[in-house]
Amino acid sequence: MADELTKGLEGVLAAESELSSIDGDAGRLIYRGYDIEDLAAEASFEEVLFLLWRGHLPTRAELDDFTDAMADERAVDDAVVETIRSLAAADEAPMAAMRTAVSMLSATDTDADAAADDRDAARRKARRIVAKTPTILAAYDRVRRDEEPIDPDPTLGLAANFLYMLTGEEPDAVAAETFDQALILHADHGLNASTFTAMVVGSTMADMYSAVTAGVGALSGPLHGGANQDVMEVLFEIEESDLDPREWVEQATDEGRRIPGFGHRVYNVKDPRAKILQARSEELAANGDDTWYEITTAIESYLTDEKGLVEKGIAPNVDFYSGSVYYQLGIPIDMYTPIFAMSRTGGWTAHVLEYQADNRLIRPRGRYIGPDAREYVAIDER
Ligand SMILES: CC(=O)SCCNC(=O)CCNC(=O)[C@H](O)C(C)(C)COP(=O)(O)OP(=O)(O)OC[C@H]1O[C@@H](n2cnc3c(N)ncnc32)[C@H](O)[C@@H]1OP(=O)(O)O
Ligand SMILES: O=C([O-])CC(=O)C(=O)O
Repeated sequence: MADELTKGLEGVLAAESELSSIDGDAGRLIYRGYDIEDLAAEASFEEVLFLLWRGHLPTRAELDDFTDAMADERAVDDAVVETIRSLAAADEAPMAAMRTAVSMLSATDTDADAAADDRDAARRKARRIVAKTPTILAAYDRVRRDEEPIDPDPTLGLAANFLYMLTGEEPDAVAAETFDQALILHADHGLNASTFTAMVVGSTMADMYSAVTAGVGALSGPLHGGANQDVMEVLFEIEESDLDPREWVEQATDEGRRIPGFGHRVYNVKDPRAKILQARSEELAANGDDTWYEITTAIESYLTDEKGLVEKGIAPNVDFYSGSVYYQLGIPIDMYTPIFAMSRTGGWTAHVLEYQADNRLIRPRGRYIGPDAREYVAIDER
């Protein structure tokens, strides 16, 4: 048995997967062989979900059936809405509210009692989770603004319907397409921390709700999905300071601050998803407010050209430009990470389904470095 310790499991191969692959030196990402640029430009989020879950791109008829089946599952039980109301009243963070509400969905799942190895039931649960998560998140945001939740509109695609449930207005084509693209870009990314978390839970043959709930928890951290909100907060901080963005970043990095949205365990170059989101951010800025786009590009050029971070393999990741895109779509900043999670439910569930098809319990070892052979001392003698 190898005794070498790999901190953070960096580079450790833990599973085989046909779902997505990252070339960290070339800055390339594929889902089942299809380039992320092509999928983002051509496909819809539903098409990508079908691809991840079923293994091939759907025909028109397959996609129509799939989209209808997804839309049929969007409603959530009244008890879930009541819980959302009490979480909002307690000022719970949206990611924490999502974690609780996703977990609660299992209570009314018609397959709740299915056997652990019932693969059809697991697939149905996956579909329900992905379909219902946007409803949960939109309801959460509305009730905390003292607005009533809006029922899903089955005639709209998942992305447009989410924006509709959030704002009460059907989004225009640019907003719907931009948001759909963002969902595609966030759907899957190899064995990232939250996907691995979901797989560890799935490997015990626990059910899909447990796996996804754990995934939400893992994604919420600032080293992972939580960074997109942190990026927007940095942009606000810069805007409110008297400093030019380059001076601000110089000062921040000199003080040893890490800039969120930069750096990645796998990419040594700019994340291909960041390039696509940057282009969307630029387009939105050209037709609206360019403040945020200008600040992000100034940060990137300072860190790249003057600080030389890219030479050290530290470049913008997916979280760097998503914030300014969502901001321009009018989405509240603490919803950015939940939106990431809403998309990633597709990837988490696809990986759990794939892993459970040829399951082996995930259980690594830790090297014990505590004291050896201590004698127990009775409590009154300590
Ligand atoms: C969707 C996603 O999860 S993408 C990642 C989102 N997270 C962020 O954007 C948060 C900021 N980034 C980071 O904290 C890291 O880059 C991580 C967590 C993403 C990757 O971490 P790791 O692979 O463990 O790299 P690690 O933390 O060891 O950093 C390696 C080196 O790069 C430096 N570095 C990494 N990220 C940054 C950053 N954002 N700004 C400045 N320096 C950085 C570290 O200081 C370290 O330098 P050193 O070797 O001189 O000490
Ligand atoms: O792959 C990772 O480690 C993090 C990431 O970019 C993602 O999950 O999308």
